[in-house]
Amino acid sequence: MSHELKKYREQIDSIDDELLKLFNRRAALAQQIGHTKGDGPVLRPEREAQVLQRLQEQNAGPLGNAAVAQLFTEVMSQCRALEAPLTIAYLGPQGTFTEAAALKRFGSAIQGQPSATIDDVFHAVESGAAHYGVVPVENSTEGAVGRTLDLLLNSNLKICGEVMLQVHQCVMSNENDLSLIRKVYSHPQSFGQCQGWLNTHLPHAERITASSNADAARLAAEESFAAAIGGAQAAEHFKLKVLAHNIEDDARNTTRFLVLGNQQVAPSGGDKTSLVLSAANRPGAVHDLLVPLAKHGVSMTKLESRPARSGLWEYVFYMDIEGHQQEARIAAALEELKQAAAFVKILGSYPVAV
Ligand SMILES: O=C(O)C(=O)C[C@]1(C(=O)O)C=C[C@@H](O)C=C1
Repeated sequence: MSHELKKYREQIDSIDDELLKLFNRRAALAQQIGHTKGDGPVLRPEREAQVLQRLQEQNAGPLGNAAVAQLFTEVMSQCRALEAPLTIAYLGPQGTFTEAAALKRFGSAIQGQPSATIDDVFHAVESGAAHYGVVPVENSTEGAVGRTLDLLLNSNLKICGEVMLQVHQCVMSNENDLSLIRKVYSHPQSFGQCQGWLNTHLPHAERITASSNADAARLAAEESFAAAIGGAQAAEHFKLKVLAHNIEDDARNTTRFLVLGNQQVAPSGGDKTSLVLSAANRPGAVHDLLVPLAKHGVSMTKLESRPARSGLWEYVFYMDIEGHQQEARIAAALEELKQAAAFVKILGSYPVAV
């Protein structure tokens, strides 16, 4: 070993010693905080968002802000687990993008509970079998996940957070070569995100729908001449070879996930509020829904309509606005919105994804 290398490694060792002491001091403080919480929830999404926000502002590099967020999410995950372990239900099985989103948000010190369907995730949290649930809600290429929106309409759960995950799809198989592939398994959302690539590179392969990307990988792993489309984590889980990386038609392909729970999250200073509402059946009613927002200077970041399932050609609107329902300006706009709309349900206020 060169003298220089030895010297640097000694410095790293002494920094690691300091970090270890500091991590343990931090963990002991979290334990103390845990004792003060009594029956209250251990997870405080607003505080976690503020911790990450503050550190990213302080960050002088060379670590990037995404790396800082990932490191400190894991630090908080380990500290939180000392207060009480959290059970997180997610749209499974293991190896799905939803599992990756749950780990991105909560870190690794959780009890993950894969659920077969989006309905099952809602049910796991509603029944108390899980503390929180993670479900996909929209994709930048394929649009809304209708089942999640429909369930939010009638559930008592609150949205406690959101996770943005850049979704990179790959083709995985037992085979070594794309030219051998006769069948491709995947979830309809993933087929939609990779249509262009499939039309060019596997135009003659039969496309077979699976209930999740991870299930597609499982099916492909059991056969010859078959492939699956999904995340690299699914290929790893089912020991498949990746024949092509990043096959999504749009390189920015991102899925937004929601964290569901039973908690009203306090303001963090950088929040969003989600609501679902319907317009009265009269001329100008949809316009009237937007007036309170404009009047109070509230920005709308999303508007999506869905069939109301209560009558033919009746719709509900899913809206995301900037700000927290406890802020005076937002509270005033929401109050006026309630007067203007036929129906309003606030789904939750929560920190914007870090
Ligand atoms: O500040 C708290 O309430 C803590 O419990 C500490 C801590 C952390 O590790 O920073 C852990 C869990 C909470 O979700 C928020 C923050």
